Amino acid sequence: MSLHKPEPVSLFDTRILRPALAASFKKLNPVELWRNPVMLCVEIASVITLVTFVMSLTGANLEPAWFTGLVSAWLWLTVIFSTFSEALAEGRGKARAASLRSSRTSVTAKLLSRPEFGSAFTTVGASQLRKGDLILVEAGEMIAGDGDVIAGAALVNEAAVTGESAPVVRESGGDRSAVTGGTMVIANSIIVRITANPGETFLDRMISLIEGAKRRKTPNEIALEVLLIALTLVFLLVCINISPLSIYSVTAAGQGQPVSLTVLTALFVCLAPTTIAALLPAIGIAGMDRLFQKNVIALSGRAIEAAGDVNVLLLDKTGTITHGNREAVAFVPVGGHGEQELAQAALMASIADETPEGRSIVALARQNYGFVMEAPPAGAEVIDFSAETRLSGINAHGEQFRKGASDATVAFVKKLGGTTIPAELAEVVHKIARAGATPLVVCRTSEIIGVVNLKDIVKTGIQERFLQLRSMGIKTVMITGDNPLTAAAIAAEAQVDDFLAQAKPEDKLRLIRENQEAGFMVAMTGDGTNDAPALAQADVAVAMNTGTQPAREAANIIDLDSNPTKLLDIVEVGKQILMTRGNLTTFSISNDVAKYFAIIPAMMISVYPQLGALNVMHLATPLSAILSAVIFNALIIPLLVPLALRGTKFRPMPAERLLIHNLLIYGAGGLVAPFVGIKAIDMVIGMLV
Ligand SMILES: Nc1ncnc2c1ncn2[C@@H]1O[C@H](COP(=O)(O)OP(=O)(O)OP(=O)(O)O)[C@@H](O)[C@H]1O
Ligand SMILES: [K+]
Ligand SMILES: [Mg+2]
Repeated sequence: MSLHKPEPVSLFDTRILRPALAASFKKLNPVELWRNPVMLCVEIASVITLVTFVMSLTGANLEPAWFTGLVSAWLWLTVIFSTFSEALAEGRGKARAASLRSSRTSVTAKLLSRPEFGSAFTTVGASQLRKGDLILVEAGEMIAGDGDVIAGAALVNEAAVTGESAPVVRESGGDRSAVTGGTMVIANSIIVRITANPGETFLDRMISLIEGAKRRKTPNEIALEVLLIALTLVFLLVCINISPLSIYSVTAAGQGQPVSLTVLTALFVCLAPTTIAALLPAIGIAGMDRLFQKNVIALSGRAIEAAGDVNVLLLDKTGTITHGNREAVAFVPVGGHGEQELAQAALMASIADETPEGRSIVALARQNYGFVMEAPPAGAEVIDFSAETRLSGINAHGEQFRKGASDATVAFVKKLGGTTIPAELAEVVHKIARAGATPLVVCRTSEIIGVVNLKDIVKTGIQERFLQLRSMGIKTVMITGDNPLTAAAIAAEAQVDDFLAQAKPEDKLRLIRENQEAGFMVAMTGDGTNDAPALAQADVAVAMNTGTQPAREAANIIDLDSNPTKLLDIVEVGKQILMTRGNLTTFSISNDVAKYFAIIPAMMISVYPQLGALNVMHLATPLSAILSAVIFNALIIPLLVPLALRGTKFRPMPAERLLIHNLLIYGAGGLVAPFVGIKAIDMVIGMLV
């Protein structure tokens, strides 16, 4: 197991190039090439010209063998350049997948009979673990499978998955309960409930995703491909019709020769949109790879492309905008109660609460107030926290101990007949909330005892990133279950555009639906179980890797670094993929104009010498003109591979200006480049032949 960040490998490293070269020949198999119909047509053209070459050698074809041979060779190269670019785009991912796979050593697990520390266990192999099994993982041991921590808290080194060696806390109850198989516990012990069968774990999914085994074409790719196939068919029909036309012309003019099969095939390949078709698979794969290098795992290419069009970004507060380890820092009593009394009531309300909030309250009561209680009193009834009730606690000693959101606790007390709400409560709650902390009000049955101050910290550097998002026209909205005052304070500090407070899971879902109905593309980042429904609804759903299993399952993108501003990178790559495709399509199609001028006069000049006037490029001979066009058509593919793999440079400017800018560069460039290129190649051929 490598516990260091894998060094970034250049795409043009020999460790990537060599296997890619081998893979590019394997991809010539028509069964595989079928996925790229335009290139399959070019392969068929290569076979046809190979036949005319053999016929030239045996004298069955009158064209010189050097000509048919070279045309065939360059057509084969055209296909290989395409398969090579795809293999190259896959290369870096394949290399990392291989290293992930080799690092998966056979691990054993301590299978528990009961979900308690100290209960008996049997040692089993990781491959025997099934969903629902409970395992004990102690310091120094590797976690044998994906799961949720159901008891305890531990420091976990996740370098095997994230490449980041700084350990992270994984604990039961809160939004940081998910653990990944193959990561290492380095301190304390946890009990994990296994959530994935062998072969279906996150690491397995990650490996097959990076290897491209599960890659599906995105709707955008399919739409573009339909267009490319249509264009190819049109040119195929044009070329097929030229043959009888030329035979007729020869008869009518009484001179010249009909256009040969080799020339027709060459013309077809030159006119077909081969440049974009050759690079199309590489563009998408390379985009996913660029994100992967930034530790973002996209479960679908569609999600990345949707990110390129996002208008609204919704972010969960705790754990996404803030660090999320809300920690109790003070007990503030109200209504004449003492601090010690409040600490005891808060301790009772939290002793069975496995959330980070609950645990930190227990810790504060023990450390600063001398309590030693370890477990709930015998016979106590535990009331777990839920996002719906926003309360938690226990019923014990004939009293109902609760803590929760201010309004929820006040409502609870009133329901039990409590009539005196301490006058200073509102002021204390407001003061804590205005500072961006979360106030939890504590009660003992119908009596309010005081307030717990839960502090949380906004992640550093988040403001500049939100500013950047704004300049790209993306609105940021924070959604939280917390009270409006805390929400407002955090929203102001993080500088989000808007916020929604006291949001229950269904409110988050509704906000997304409303935005989608208004025609917006919505992205959401979250980590909690209560975020899962909203994540499932969002167009782009980014889950923090530290988040809960339901959140990670509902998402279509997972950020291994758990950094909400990663969305910026995701948007950038999404835009780049869309732009690169558009630009190369423009370039590919505008290329055709020059190819007409190169090939048509050369093809027909023996029949109509007047066509010589069209030979504006003054190419040496008809054969050299056709060959030059074929060579240019092939060479342009490797020349554009770096652009396809790195993506068009991203400029944050309004969409229309960007479109005009790109049309000018790639449209005009596509017009001029082949005139220059074909002329240059023709001159070289002239010197050699
Ligand atoms: N363990 C707990 N016991 C009692 N009340 C809690 C507990 N944890 C949170 N609360 C209260 O419930 C409210 C909602 O918490 P929750 O964690 O569901 O928020 P959320 O919807 O996930 O939003 P965010 O994570 O963005 O803050 C909190 O603001 C707090 O007042
Ligand atoms: K072409
Ligand atoms: Mg949350």
